[in-house]
Formats: sequence, C-alpha cells, structure tokens
Amino acid sequence: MQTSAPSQSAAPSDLPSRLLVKVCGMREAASLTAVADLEPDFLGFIFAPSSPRYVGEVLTPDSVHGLPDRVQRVGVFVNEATAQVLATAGRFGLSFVQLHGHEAPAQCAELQAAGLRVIKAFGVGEDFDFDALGPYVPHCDYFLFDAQGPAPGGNGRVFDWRVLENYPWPVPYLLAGGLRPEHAAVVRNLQLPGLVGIDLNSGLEIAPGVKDPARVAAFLDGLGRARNAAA
Ligand SMILES: O=C(O)c1ccccc1NCC(=O)[C@H](O)[C@H](O)COP(=O)(O)O
Repeated sequence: MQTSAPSQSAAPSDLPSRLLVKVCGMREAASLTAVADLEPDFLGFIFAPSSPRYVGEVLTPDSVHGLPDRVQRVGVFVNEATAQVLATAGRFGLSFVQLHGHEAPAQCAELQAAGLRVIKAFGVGEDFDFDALGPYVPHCDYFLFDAQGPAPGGNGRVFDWRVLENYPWPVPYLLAGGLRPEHAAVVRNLQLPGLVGIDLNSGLEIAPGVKDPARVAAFLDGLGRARNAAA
C-alpha cells in the first residue's frame, strides 16, 4: 500500500455501492436488539472506562455473540494495551477494533496480525494534516474521521466535512461526529473521496448508550436504505 501522499485523490476500486452504517456506543440490551433488527453494517461497543457508554458489566459477552452474523461487531478502545484489546475481542467475539486514542501504527499492525480488522479514528480540525496518516495506511482497514472535542469520542459535534475534499489516501473511511437524522438527506449525497460509511452515536440517543430505534430507523430511511420490514 501507498505510504506517501499521492499527488491526486485516490479512488479505491472496491468501494461499496451504498454507504455503510455503523451505530456506535451500544450498551443496553433492549435497544441493542432493536437496533440490530434494523440491519446496520456495524455495531460499536465502547471499552473505554471514561465513556458514559462504557460496556463494563452492563452488556454480557453472550448478548454480543448473539447478534446476527451479518452485523460486524466493533470494539472501541482508547490507548489500551494490545493484550487487553485482544482479550476483550476474544470474549466479545469482535471482528473489528476502533482505536480512538494516540495508538501508533505499530499497534494497528499488531492487531491486524492477530486477525482483527482495524479502524483508526482521528479528530479532524480545519488544519488537520492528512500527510501524517501515511504510516497508518498499510495497517488500517478503515479510518474514521470525527470532530475534535473534550472527550476522545461521542462529543456530538459536527466538523466541517469540506476538509475531506482533498483526502489523499486509499484507505476508505467512515464519517463521524454529531450525525442526526436531519443530516441523512445531505449525507446520502456527499461526494467525498474515500467516504464509504457513516458512524452514528449520540445523535440517536435517549440517554448515553441507549439508542432510540425510531431515530436509527429515521436515519436509515433518510439515506434511502431499504430495511428489514419486521423491525
Ligand atoms: O462515544 C463515546 O462515548 C466514546 C468514548 C470514547 C471513545 C470513543 C467514543 N465514541 C466513538 C465513536 O465512534 C462515536 O460514534 C464518534 O465519536 C461520534 O460520536 P457522536 O459525535 O456522538 O456522534
């Protein structure tokens, strides 16, 4: 894979034909089941103790193992040691890990070598240096671009997506940060290089970690995405 900035925008050839949807910060069993029935592509579980969405003892590994196979389970970590990430991934049957702290490219490489798929998250401001992502490129399956804020994630802030217009790398990414159902109509028409999906969190909540299935459904409807009629 490319490790220095190309002179023009990359255009990955295997991009999905519709936006992938990740619903993050699942913590409560009832809304977990209801949201899974709406068939997002990814469900995220936060394993950072500082988060109000920290899984802790609230969700059992069985409730995550019991999810439909079509939903990818993503564990979100902040500056956690590789051994602990691997142990948690094994207990909860995670296929992806999302790293939301200052994790180095070498840790992404270790996790990939252990069979996990890696999403590296970055808080993006208007002066974000995309060239600095080069060392991560060979070791990440996706990037996730989020707003900057006081917490590592879940800040409910939208950033100026125009900074992504010149995204230079072949790693596909998810767009995050304060997305609410009202954004769906705009998001579905975004033409940004490398954009393959969106990440939804606090904008769909009744309380931290408790998603409102009606708001998730409203977002999916706004994307024009067909969904399970039984949900
Ligand atoms: O959501 C959290 O509480 C959180 C805490 C620590 C690290 C990451 C966290 N969230 C990760 C995500 O992927 C969120 O969905 C992302 O930050 C966007 O959240 P929001 O702005 O609430 O839509």
